[in-house]
Amino acid sequence: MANEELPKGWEKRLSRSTGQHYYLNIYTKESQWDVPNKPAQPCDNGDSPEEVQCSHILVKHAESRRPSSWREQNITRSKEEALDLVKSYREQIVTGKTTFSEIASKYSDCSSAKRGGDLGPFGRGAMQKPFEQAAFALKVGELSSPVHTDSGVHIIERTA
Ligand SMILES: Cn1nc(-c2ccccc2)cc1C(=O)N[C@H](Cc1nc2ccccc2[nH]1)C(=O)O
Repeated sequence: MANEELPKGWEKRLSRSTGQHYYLNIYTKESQWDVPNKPAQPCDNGDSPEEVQCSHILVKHAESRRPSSWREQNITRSKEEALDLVKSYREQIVTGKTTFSEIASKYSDCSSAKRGGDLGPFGRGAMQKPFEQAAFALKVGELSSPVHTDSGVHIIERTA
């Protein structure tokens, strides 16, 4: 995808360590492996927010679109093992044993882990559909059940 087709500020770069292309926002210095999508058109119905802000914890598995992360070069756990991990993290959070941000920072396989899992605000069309549908169905402060996307298994917390 040429740079001119990317949302403002995003550039396609080549990772010297992995030889894979990644995307860098030259303004926010955010980087990600997935192609950043153009912001969604504002939704025209009153019963859904135009944007939500969410944090998430992602546990990747061997069938993930990119079974590698800042935590683990080659992720081999099964989808079932990833789901069990996500369920255990959710249980620790809802029982107050730990915080969402603590778990995300330590264990999330998404590069947003460095921000406690915070993805920032996003509109419809920005994220993979199962993630978007779960995120937009949450009330502020609510925690999702496990959500499966091509990236792996997520727990999502809506923060705004
Ligand atoms: C969508 N996104 N935003 C960030 C991000 C946001 C803010 C600060 C740093 C990174 C990283 C990503 C991303 O695609 N990360 C991927 C994993 C991933 N896949 C996702 C699918 C849906 C939502 C979040 C997701 N994160 C990766 O690191 O392999």
